Amino acid sequence: MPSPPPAPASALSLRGLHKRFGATVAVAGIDLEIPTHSFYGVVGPNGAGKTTTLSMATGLLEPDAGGVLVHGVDLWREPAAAKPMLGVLPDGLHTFDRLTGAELISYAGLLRGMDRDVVRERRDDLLAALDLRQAGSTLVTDFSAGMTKKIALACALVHAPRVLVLDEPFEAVDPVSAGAIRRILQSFVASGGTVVLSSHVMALVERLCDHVAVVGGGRVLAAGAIDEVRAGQDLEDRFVGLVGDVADSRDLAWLRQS
Ligand SMILES: Nc1ncnc2c1ncn2[C@@H]1O[C@H](COP(=O)(O)OP(=O)(O)OP(=O)(O)O)[C@@H](O)[C@H]1O
Repeated sequence: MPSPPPAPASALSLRGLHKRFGATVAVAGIDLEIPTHSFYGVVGPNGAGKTTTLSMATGLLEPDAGGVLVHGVDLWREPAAAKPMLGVLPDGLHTFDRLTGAELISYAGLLRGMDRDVVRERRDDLLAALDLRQAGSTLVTDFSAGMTKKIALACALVHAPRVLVLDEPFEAVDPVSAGAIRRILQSFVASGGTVVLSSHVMALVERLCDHVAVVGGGRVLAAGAIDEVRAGQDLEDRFVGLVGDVADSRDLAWLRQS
């Protein structure tokens, strides 16, 4: 049966995504409509399938089944049309770490076919906005984890995509830089862009996001406007209610110091 046409207001449509690694079913049928202009959080316990889902949603990992539409364009059938609309911060990024931070941003811009002068201007803006000016001349291999994350984010932003998909963008980032990133993302959404991010920090998702999906066991357990998903609780309690608490909370008596 042909799949229904995309909801016109969706920036990203995930349709029946499945992925298995050997005997492990990482994603067991995920459907999500990410509205244009939304700030969408994806949360779930470790191993829930968030990274696998976001990797399939951005063309980094081929699904076993299902499809992805970016503003109505089929990502896997028309990648050349769909991918320019995406800015991606992947998990555990492997990058060209013998380049300096500035070179890496320039490389990302030139790879997207941007004009050299525009790349230079945006690179300088991004280095300043993310407090990376000094890191601009440092090799990426010598970066801290947080600096690497910020440079990778700059690379995702340089071509001014319509949709940003960010896997744990605040992990390892200091509070001042996190504030700068928050402001950049909020102004991006306010100007009509769409952000999808995964995070383990419920307070951050509650503060930033207007929509949330709770993923567990490779499926969507709840999704929608954040107030609907919260259902009168705070997000952390709702999260634990949906995914369940640790089954075996045994007492580690041997760890006690007295
Ligand atoms: N390349 C891989 N090969 C084998 N198994 C994998 C691979 N990638 C993911 N998995 C498995 O798929 C499942 C989902 O992993 P995934 O990384 O998507 O979860 P996650 O929700 O992002 O977890 P976390 O919050 O810990 O980052 C896990 O059981 C994981 O072990």
